[in-house]
Amino acid sequence: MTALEVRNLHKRYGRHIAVDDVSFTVEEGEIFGIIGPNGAGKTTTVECVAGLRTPDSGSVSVLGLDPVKDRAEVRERLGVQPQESGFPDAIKVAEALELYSSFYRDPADRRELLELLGLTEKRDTRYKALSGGQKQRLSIALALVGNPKVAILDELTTGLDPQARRDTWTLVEQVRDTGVTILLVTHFMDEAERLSDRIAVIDGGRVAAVDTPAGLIARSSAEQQVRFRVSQPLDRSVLTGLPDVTGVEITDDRWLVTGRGQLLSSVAGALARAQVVAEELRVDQRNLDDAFVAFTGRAPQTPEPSDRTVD
Ligand SMILES: Nc1ncnc2c1ncn2[C@@H]1O[C@H](COP(=O)(O)OP(=O)(O)OP(=O)(O)O)[C@@H](O)[C@H]1O
Repeated sequence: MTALEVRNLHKRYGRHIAVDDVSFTVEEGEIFGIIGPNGAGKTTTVECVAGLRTPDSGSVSVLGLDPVKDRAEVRERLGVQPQESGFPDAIKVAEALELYSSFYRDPADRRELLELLGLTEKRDTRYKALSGGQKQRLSIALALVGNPKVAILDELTTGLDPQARRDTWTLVEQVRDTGVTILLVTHFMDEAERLSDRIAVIDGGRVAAVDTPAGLIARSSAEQQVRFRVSQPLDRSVLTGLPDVTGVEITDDRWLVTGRGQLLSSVAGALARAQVVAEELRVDQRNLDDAFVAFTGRAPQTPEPSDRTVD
């Protein structure tokens, strides 16, 4: 079943067009990533989904409801991470959860939520004494305290150390496994690739592509590269004649072979037939960074950790 449907969404701020015809659908139980350059319109799009902004035109449906017209109902079913700057330093973890759960008709079991988020031992700790990772987990808990069917997570792991990021990813997968549909806005390509079932690339207020991470990578470039060294002479025609090979560059004893299809096995087979041993053989895997560049013409930028809490 469709959890979210965004159709021909337009939103401008004064003369500036922030969202210029964005459409996508998210199926129930999916983690749907949104990536794109700074200022692409990602946050404006999810704010329209959350009912925090009113679209100029187009439609948004959250579980069949209109976030503006059915605001009260959508609030019950959709969880949004609160901005961390909104918390008083002295509030304790359990108090914050209690306060937020009072906003909802059918809140989640707070004890279970603390357990799921690994915050049980921190329930009496004041907000200011939490590490960056714990603050982030609390903000996820607060997004989930209303028992939502859909949760919006925006810049989930900015400022966290590598271990805290990985722990947060595992947590998000656990939340998804409880049946929550997740809309994930991120600047981190590794995060989008690891977590998302599908991803929308937004650029200049428009959807440049929607696909699975593997689909985006495959669509962005069919080319692969194989690098190796050879310890004995090898005629380049051994490789240039292969059907999958589109280019061969040789620098001293280092070879760089570009191509598509079954490039690695073609090259390995040709080398074996020529009785040449390849050393330091390496295949350059394309990843979501390459897809981002291909679809937006820019390299992904990660936010400065200095403006967020660091663990
Ligand atoms: N309240 C506002 N008033 C005026 N312009 C705004 C406002 N909010 C966003 N914008 C502009 O609209 C455009 C889209 O902003 P938005 O925050 O949606 O992009 P984003 O993709 O989330 O960017 P980032 O990755 O930098 O967070 C940007 O050019 C931004 O400067």
